Amino acid sequence: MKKVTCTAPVNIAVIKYWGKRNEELILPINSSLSVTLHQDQLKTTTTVAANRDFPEDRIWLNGKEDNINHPRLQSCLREIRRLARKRRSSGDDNISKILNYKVHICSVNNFPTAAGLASSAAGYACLVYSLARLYGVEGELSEIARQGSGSACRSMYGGFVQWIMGEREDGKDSLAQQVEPENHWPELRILILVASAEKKHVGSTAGMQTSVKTSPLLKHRAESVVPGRMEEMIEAIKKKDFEAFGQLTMKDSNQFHATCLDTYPPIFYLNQVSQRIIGLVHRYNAYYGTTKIAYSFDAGPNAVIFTLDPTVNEFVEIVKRSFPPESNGDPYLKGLAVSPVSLSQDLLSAVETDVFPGGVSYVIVTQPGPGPMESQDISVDLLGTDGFPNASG
Ligand SMILES: Nc1ncnc2c1ncn2[C@@H]1O[C@H](COP(=O)(O)OP(=O)(O)OP(=O)(O)O)[C@@H](O)[C@H]1O
Ligand SMILES: C[C@@](O)(CCOP(=O)(O)OP(=O)(O)O)CC(=O)O
Repeated sequence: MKKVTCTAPVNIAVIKYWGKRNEELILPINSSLSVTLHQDQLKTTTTVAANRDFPEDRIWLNGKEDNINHPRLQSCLREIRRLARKRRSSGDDNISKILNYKVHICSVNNFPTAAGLASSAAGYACLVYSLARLYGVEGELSEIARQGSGSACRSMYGGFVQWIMGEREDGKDSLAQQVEPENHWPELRILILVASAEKKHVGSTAGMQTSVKTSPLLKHRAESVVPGRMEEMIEAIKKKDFEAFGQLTMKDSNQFHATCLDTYPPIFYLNQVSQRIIGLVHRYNAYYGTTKIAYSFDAGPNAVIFTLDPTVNEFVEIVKRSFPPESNGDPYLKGLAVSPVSLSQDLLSAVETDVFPGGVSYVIVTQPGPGPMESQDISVDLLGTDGFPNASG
C-alpha cells in the first residue's frame, strides 16, 4: 500500500467568481482573485492510499463515509489518473501498478464544512494535490482542482492568486496563477467574523446558475467591470496599497451581492449582522479619514475583514463591544494573538451603535499563507496501516 497525506488552504476572493459559461467543466464568466489564508488557522488534511486489495474507491469526509460517485469527485479522480498515465516516465512500473489499484480517501477540515467558509475550495485542492503526490504527478494541477469546485483552483497556490477565466471551449486556459507569494505583504491580516445566525443559504453552485439565467446586472459586471477591476486589484497588491486594495475589495463584494439581489428570485446572503458590520467598517474608516478596514462577504453572512497588523487590536475590541460573545464558554478569538486595548471616547462615539449580543459567534484571526503541502509526519495520517480511517480520520 502506498499512502500520502497533504494539507491545503482556504482562499477568500477579493474579486468574486460568480457564474459559469460551462457547468460541466466549471468554466467561469469572469476572472477572479483571492488571498490564500494561512493553514495554521484553516486547513483541510487529506490522506489517500492505494492498495491492490481495495475492492473499490471510497471516501470519508469529517468522520463519515461520503458518496464517491459525486460527479465532481469522479471528475477529479478521472482527470488526475489520466494525467498520471500521460506524464509518468516510460517504464515507471510502480506508478503503472498503483494506477490500477483502488484508492481510499480520508479528509478532515479543521473548520466548519459547508458553512460558507469555502470548505469545498480547500477540500478539492487537497484531494487533487494528495492524489498528484500519490501518482507522482507534478506541474499544473489547478485545471483539475477547478473541476472539483471553481474556487478550489485558487487554493492550489499560496499568497495572492488569480483565476484567469480563459476563453477556450475545453477550458485548458482557465487556470490559477500566483500574483504574489504569501510573504509579499507580511502586515496584511484577515479576520473571519463567523455569524451565529447562520441560516442555510442558497449554495454557490445553485445561486450562480440562477444569476446567470436571470440577472442582466451580472452580465454587465462580468463584461464591463471585472476586467478593469482585476488590473487595478493586481496593481494595488503589487504596490501594497491598502487604500486601493480595501476599496476595490468592498466595492466588489457589494457588487457581487447586488447581482444576487438582481437575480430572480433574489438571493439574500447578507443578514442583519452583515449589514451592521458593513456600517461599522464605513464609520470606522470615516473616523480615520482613510480605508483602514475592508470587508468581503461570500455566499453567506460570515464577514471576512482585511486590515493591517497595527489595526487588528483596536478593531477586534470594537467588534467585541458591538457583538459581545454569548457565555457559551467557547473561545471568542481563535488564531493569531490579539491584545486588549482601550478605545478613545471619540472613536467609540463615532463608531458605536446598539449592541447585538451573540451576533458574531467567534472571530478567526489569520494572515496570507502557503499553498498545499505534503506532510512528512505520519502521526497526521488519517488512514491506518489497514487503509481505513483511524481515530484522526
Ligand atoms: N475536505 C474535503 N474533501 C473533499 N470534499 C470536500 C471537503 N470539504 C468539503 N467538501 C465538499 O464541498 C461541499 C461543501 O461545499 P459548499 O460549497 O456547499 O460549502 P462551502 O464551500 O463550505 O461554502 P461556500 O461554497 O459558500 O464557501 C461538501 O458537501 C463536500 O462535497
Ligand atoms: C461566492 C464565491 O465564494 C463563489 C464560490 O463558488 P464555488 O467555487 O463554491 O462554486 P462551484 O464552482 O460551483 O463549486 C466567490 C469566490 O470564491 O470567488
